[in-house]
Amino acid sequence: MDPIRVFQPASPSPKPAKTSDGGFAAPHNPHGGEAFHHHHSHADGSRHVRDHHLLNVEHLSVSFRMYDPDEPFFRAKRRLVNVIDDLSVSVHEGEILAIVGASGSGKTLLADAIMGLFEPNALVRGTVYFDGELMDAQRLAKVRGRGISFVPQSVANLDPLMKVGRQVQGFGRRGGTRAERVRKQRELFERYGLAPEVADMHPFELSGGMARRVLLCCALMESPKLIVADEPTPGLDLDLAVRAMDDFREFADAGGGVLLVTHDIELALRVADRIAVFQSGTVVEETAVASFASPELLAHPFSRALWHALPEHDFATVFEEEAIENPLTISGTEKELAVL
Ligand SMILES: Nc1ncnc2c1ncn2[C@@H]1O[C@H](COP(=O)(O)OP(=O)(O)OP(=O)(O)O)[C@@H](O)[C@H]1O
Ligand code: NI
Repeated sequence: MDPIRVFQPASPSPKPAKTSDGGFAAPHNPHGGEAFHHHHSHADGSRHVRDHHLLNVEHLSVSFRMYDPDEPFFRAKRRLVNVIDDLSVSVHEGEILAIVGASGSGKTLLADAIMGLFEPNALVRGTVYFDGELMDAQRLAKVRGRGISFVPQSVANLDPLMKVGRQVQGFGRRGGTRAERVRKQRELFERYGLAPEVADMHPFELSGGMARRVLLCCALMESPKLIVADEPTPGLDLDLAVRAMDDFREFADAGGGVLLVTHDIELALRVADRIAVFQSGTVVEETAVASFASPELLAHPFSRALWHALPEHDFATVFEEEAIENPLTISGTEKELAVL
């Protein structure tokens, strides 16, 4: 039986807390190293090892504790809102898995869960294996930046007080000398069209697209096995977005794995090996990129709607015809589970 683990932070924890050296600190761990609770003990002493996958996410569920905003606080009932529901995905060595889906469908929550970043009101269940090893919140925090690199969706993940050059260099600190890190940072800046003087700027001085490129450079500074990239391209010119995709492809071809969350299906189809179509917190279809050649090859109505929404296809009519559950709204993500 698969081990089921529950993560239940008891006190507020900032998402990616910044450290003074520009790396992300481990999240506050309210359970002093026991952030995950075993539901099952493994008396047989079985080692939790899986082969051939860099990343296995199995039966992931994420819920949030919420108060009903319409009730006065003394009567307010807490309830659980389930956002991710029994989700499983895997990334192999040498592979790019793209996650596409509507806004609010839980893509960022998946990325955050893999990175071991949890909101204080989140309740996370499920199993994550990285490189064959069963992970818990502490281990995920440990491999963050040392095995799994993260390109976060929010540029707020940059340290506002530190010059961006130093921040990027800080990400490579585990390997090489300072001079090598500086050289690599400069190479990456040049590759992504960031002028040398950008290194001396603070995040607030950057445009959105520049900040996103800096985040990308941070992830590429490291030598990870897996890159988790959450919307790495908005605000980038097409040629830079394509360059980022090419870099991911090159990284995967060298044996790495990439989990790429993106709104941009066209870009995803360009580089990914497989596409996982997300709707309302779960994968409704996982398929080879080749299936997106024609809607007949796609099994789920939402995947077909995405196909028709591609610029080279005529999307309007199909959305009307197949106006199933209006795929572009987030209704349906909030499944009320329980009144606490
Ligand atoms: N701390 C939280 N408490 C309650 N609900 C939350 C919390 N964090 C996220 N959510 C909800 O979870 C849902 C999924 O959010 P998520 O950011 O994962 O979506 P997404 O697919 O990444 O969307 P986008 O494409 O816009 O980035 C949203 O409805 C969001 O409001
Ligand atoms: Ni997101």
